[in-house]
Amino acid sequence: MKEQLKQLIDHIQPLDGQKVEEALQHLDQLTKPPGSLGKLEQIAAQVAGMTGELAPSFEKKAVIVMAADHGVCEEGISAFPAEVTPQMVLNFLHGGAAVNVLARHAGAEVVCVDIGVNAELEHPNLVSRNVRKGTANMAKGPAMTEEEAIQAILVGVEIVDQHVAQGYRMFATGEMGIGNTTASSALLSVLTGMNSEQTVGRGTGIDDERLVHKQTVVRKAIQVNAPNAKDPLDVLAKVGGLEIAGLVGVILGAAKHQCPVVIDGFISSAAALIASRLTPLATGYMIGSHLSQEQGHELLLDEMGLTPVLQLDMRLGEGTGAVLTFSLVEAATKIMREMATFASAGISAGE
Ligand SMILES: Cc1cc2ncn([C@H]3O[C@H](COP(=O)(O)O)[C@@H](O)[C@H]3O)c2cc1C
Ligand SMILES: O=C(O)c1cccnc1
Repeated sequence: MKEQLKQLIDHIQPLDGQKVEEALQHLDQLTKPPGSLGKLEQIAAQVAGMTGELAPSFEKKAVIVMAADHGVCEEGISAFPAEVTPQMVLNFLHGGAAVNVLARHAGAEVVCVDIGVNAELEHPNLVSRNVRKGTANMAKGPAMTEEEAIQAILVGVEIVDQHVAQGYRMFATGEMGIGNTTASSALLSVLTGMNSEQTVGRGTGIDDERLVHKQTVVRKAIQVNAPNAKDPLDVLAKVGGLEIAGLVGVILGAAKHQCPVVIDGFISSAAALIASRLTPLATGYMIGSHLSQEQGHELLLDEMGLTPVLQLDMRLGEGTGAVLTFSLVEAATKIMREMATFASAGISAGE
């Protein structure tokens, strides 16, 4: 299984530098002062480099919402009980969650995956790929084995493979898992060496007292498991989560197929950091979406050099910020396709 992951990583290509250059030259010929469309221009050039097309269209796009439970919930680190994870999965399947609304707004599909929920879930639209019924409590031992982490990564890759085969060309990362900001903070701490006061935030909205406790739990999990910071799989298995592993797979899968993958908030960015440590080439296919209110998100984005395009004071996850960003990626490619050039419009170019 590790061999399969290695092969996948070897398949990921760098962005096509020539296409990026061509896109930048085209943008400078459009009827606007050079660079005046700001981040939209950067996105247009990056997407051209990913796809090898100057103005790709993304009629079919999907947010992959990976759901899983966390044994560390028994330490009391969330404002909500663990049962909310399966309850929210049903909400996704009934179309009533925030991500459903915003995905409809963006014209995107929501793909809901049970990759590690601690409940028996059945629904015709649920992608049932449960690797185990939630992680173990990382404050007492490893959250999962390395084999389980790899298995979950490969589930993410396979789901992207299947969607690419059906014509999907752009993906967003989404997740649901009560307790998953604790795992994400632990990942960030181990991979960057930052202490838990810097990496731990309020998640679903814990008070000051619980925040201090959550910092202690993260410190304890790192102490108990002693993950090897130079080995992203070891870190993911010991202090990560099944949905985070699944999203690592979604990101690597998108990169393999040269598709843009829009990264949501704090938890998705923790998955992105693991993916970028497995292969820095994956980072080229990531588009930052929004800056979450969750403490540590900016540190995570900086670590990967990702720039968020939205700042909406959101702190929800599910893929909500990422699906909103789909429209901006599509706007950027429409600029490439539809805007007149100085020559075609008979407008005088500047200096
Ligand atoms: C009703 C509800 C819907 C959510 N949708 C996403 N999250 C978000 O909150 C959780 C992480 O926060 P913590 O680590 O503090 O538990 C994740 O499930 C995340 O996706 C939700 C949380 C709740 C309560
Ligand atoms: O940024 C996120 O993804 C986030 C923040 C808080 C709680 N859940 C998710």
